[in-house]
Amino acid sequence: MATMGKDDLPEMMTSIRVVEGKIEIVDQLLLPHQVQWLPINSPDEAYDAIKSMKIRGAPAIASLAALSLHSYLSSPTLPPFTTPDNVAQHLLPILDHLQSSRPTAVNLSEAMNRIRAVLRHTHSKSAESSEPDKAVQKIMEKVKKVCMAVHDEDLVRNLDMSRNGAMWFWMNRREGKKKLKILTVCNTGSLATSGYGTALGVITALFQAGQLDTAYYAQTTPYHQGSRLTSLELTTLKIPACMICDTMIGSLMQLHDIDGVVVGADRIVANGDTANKIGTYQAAVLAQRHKVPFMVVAPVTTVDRSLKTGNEIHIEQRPPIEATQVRGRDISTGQLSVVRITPEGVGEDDKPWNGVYNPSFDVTPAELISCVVTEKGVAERQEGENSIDVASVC
Ligand SMILES: CSC[C@H]1O[C@H](OP(=O)(O)O)[C@H](O)[C@@H]1O
Repeated sequence: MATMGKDDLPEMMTSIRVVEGKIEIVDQLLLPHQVQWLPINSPDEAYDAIKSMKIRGAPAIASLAALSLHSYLSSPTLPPFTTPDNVAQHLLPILDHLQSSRPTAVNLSEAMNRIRAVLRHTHSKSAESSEPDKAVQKIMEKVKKVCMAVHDEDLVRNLDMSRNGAMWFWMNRREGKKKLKILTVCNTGSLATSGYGTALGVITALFQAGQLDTAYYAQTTPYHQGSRLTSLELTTLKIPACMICDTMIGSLMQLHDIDGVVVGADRIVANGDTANKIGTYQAAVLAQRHKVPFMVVAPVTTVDRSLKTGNEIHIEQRPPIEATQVRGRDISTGQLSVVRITPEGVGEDDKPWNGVYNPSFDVTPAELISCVVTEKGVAERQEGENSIDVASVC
């Protein structure tokens, strides 16, 4: 498969942009009907955008958090620092706050930990500096460098992992298959990353190599990452696609000769168990039932080997109201609107008789996963094994 570089990228959506030093994100709550760029002027505004899912996607939220910190370190609102310790004491609570915005995706905490490590390392080396002003400038420059790296490194690794995943599907295709039918869930394209995507990057790489028949994608309620975002990205990429409701995955595999399922990840733990968008687990169960290869694709920064198994992963519960309403464009007026799809009272705190279960993620055990793909390579689950050696691709 041809090695694709940054120069031959297809036209694709963008989730974050930096214009003359100013950060802007596209408000993904309004897509696909409206492309509205929102300025992000502080780490607090970055927190709010991540928490409310104006921006989402494990790598993208890490990028925004890091970029907002980079911008803050150049802003006039920054207090004067007299020692490196002042810098660390001021920034550490901001890192904690950003990290608390969404708990399941490890990319965010991994990025914050990289910045903490710079603060600790530089502080210890310059604590007794005879020139504190220089030491302050040095620690701030190092932190800014790491912040930019978190954002900049994403695109190249997405190209690498996408090529790795596409090659695995092609090399392991069933005899006689000339083009592949691949299913994905949620949104893992350029709207969820700094570009090209992870699981959707694999689909894009197959298409660009002439090896894709059709990309099937699940609507992925209640946020509708599939209906609203993946549909927009596949249209932009001009990839032949077919949307299905989340309830149709079983029927699709039963009747439509699917060659593989490819999904992203929010956290992959030491044994290969993987947290990803709600609905991934049931897709994996159905894939095993129908002997369809099931691939998880994510950057190394999504792997958390500090956790041994998936039952240690904190699953974010989203507000009930997000499952009782749906966003869209009013067919008669053309206006954007949010409509309730349940009776009044469902999911409201003071009416516990009719609650809402709304976890944002679920955990797919490694025994249901055929392989984990990162920018470093492919870790296959060995026949009869219930775990995957994810360390081999970190
Ligand atoms: C490459 S994005 C990874 C991951 O993030 C998404 O979750 P959310 O839309 O809630 O941020 C989804 O689980 C993707 O697979």
